[in-house]
Amino acid sequence: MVESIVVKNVSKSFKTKSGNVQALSDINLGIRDKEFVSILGTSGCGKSTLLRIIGGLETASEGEVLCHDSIVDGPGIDRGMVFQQYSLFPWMSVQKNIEFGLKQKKVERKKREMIAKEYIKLVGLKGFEDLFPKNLSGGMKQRVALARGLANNPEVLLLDEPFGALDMQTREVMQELLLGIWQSSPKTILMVTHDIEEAILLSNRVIIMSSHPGEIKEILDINLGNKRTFETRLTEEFLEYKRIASDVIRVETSKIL
Ligand SMILES: Nc1ncnc2c1ncn2[C@@H]1O[C@H](COP(=O)(O)OP(=O)(O)OP(=O)(O)O)[C@@H](O)[C@H]1O
Repeated sequence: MVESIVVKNVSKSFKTKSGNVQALSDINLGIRDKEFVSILGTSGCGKSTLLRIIGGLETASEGEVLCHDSIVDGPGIDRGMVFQQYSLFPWMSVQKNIEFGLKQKKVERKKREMIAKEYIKLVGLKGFEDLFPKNLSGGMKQRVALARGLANNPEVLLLDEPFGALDMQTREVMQELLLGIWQSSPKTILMVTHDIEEAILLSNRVIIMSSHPGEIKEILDINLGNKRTFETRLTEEFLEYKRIASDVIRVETSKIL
């Protein structure tokens, strides 16, 4: 099986005024090409740090990350990132923000305008193309960031709580949208989330981390097939996965509280 991302013996410690914080310890992980993997874990267990190291925004203290057999030593066009802080360009309209990566990839103007419009419609922002980030709500900014990540169509998409700022209804619609996009044109996706149901519904595998230091505690294979819909949440298999994941997370949370 071809692996898109390989994380080898990655540890990370941060130097702080009150000493070293060991955020990750000896993480080993292989993510297959076109696999959807989610990372769950209690707050502070190192999920975002791991994603940032894979994205090349942070360096590992030990170990290395390979993306398509090349060592990651910085951000790259092969890895699209959608992070909690939205990271939109404040001086660009919604349309221009979404077109940005396509422009970098030298997609010609007419085509990139068309692709951006398609994703603006998909995330429900039609009519808001010309607004600037300061005029958008948190949830709208998050949808722009998601549209931008998807429009770029990178080989690997790294998502850090991509729906965290959305209300429950919009969140569910966006989950279905992402599921539909992944089912129709699969790509490698690694997503950090706090939402157990979201992780199970969308993923082929769910990684559960333990904290202090962050380690991989459990990996669940989610065998729900590829024809998942919202209704899948109501099935017995789904509820069983939810029970297993909740139990592991509960034990981990009680250790740090
Ligand atoms: N730049 C930094 N400097 C110092 N410590 C950091 C830094 N970034 C993260 N940490 C620490 O590393 C640990 C892991 O943080 P991280 O943000 O990766 O956790 P997380 O699992 O994503 O948390 P959450 O779910 O709350 O977003 C925490 O103890 C955090 O305080």
